[in-house]
Amino acid sequence: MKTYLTIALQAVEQAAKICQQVQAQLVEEDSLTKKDRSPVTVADFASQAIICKRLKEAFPEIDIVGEEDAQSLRQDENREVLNKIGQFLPDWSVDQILDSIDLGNGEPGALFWTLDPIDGTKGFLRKDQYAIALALLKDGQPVLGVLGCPNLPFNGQADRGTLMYAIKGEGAFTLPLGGGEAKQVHVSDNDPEDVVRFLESVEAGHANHSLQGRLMAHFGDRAKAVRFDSQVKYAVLARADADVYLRLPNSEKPDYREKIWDHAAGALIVQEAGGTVTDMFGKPLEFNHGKKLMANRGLVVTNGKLHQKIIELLNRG
Ligand SMILES: Nc1ncnc2c1ncn2[C@@H]1O[C@H](COP(=O)(O)OS(=O)(=O)O)[C@@H](OP(=O)(O)O)[C@H]1O
Ligand SMILES: [Mg+2]
Ligand SMILES: [Mg+2]
Ligand SMILES: [Mg+2]
Repeated sequence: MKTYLTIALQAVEQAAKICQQVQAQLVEEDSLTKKDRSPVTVADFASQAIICKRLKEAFPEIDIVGEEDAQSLRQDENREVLNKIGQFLPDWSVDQILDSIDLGNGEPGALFWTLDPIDGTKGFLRKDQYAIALALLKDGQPVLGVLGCPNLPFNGQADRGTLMYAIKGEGAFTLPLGGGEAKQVHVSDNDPEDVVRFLESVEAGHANHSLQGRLMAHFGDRAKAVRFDSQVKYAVLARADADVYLRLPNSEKPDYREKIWDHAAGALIVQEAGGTVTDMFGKPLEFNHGKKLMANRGLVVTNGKLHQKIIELLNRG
């Protein structure tokens, strides 16, 4: 597992650097709108290209299931975006860029990587929080997870981003992006009688803020809301800066199923930091139903001590 970890950390570090460069000089033309009307940027594509290339060089036999693909970039009308990606990958040919992005078109199997090259693209566009999320899944469960969080200060140092990783059964660790000593992280110790810090999506369309609001009301003044984009929420909870992360289905999209790359890395990191991750009914997440969490609805992520209480409150009808 150590070899997987070393390569995964290097790949995420490399991608994080490019994402930071793109974000520093981001212009409107750097993004496209996908079929589902969500945005994708030069940085999402460059990040996926770099990480897929690195993983495939090291582990040619392991499929990669990535969020993005190069189909839109192969169309003439998007040539500008493709050229822009090339500016950030100066030694790469156009075909190398396109083909490396498409290395992420693998299928979920007994052992595969899942990659979200930028999770929280809307946060990235706002120059706010986003994460590069990579996980290795074996027999339907994440066994290695890495989260690169370029805009999440490490130890309060605003100029240093945060890297977090976990190996199943071995704990969760954090270090600064750019290198440094890895330290183990643990979730908070807060119980239902303490202050409860709730994490929620910035994008109202990705969650059900009104249901969450009703649940928080149960805790009165002790409930605090904290909003972050992306899987940064998992990293924040794993290092005890928050206690609960709820992702409840939105009434506008009641049938929405979560994508595996939006949760695999973060869920393992929180679990290895001592927390609990289930769906809104208390059922463990099942990552062996293709690219979506088809057997689960909504998500409840807690420090463990709060889990039962939250599930009870959500399901009391
Ligand atoms: N309707 C709906 N419900 C739930 N989730 C959705 C929905 N639509 C999109 N997405 C996914 O949300 C991912 C971003 O996660 P967050 O909502 O936590 O971040 S953010 O506040 O929106 O930035 C985002 O991931 P990225 O596309 O990688 O940014 C989407 O996969
Ligand atoms: Mg997306
Ligand atoms: Mg995502
Ligand atoms: Mg994404």
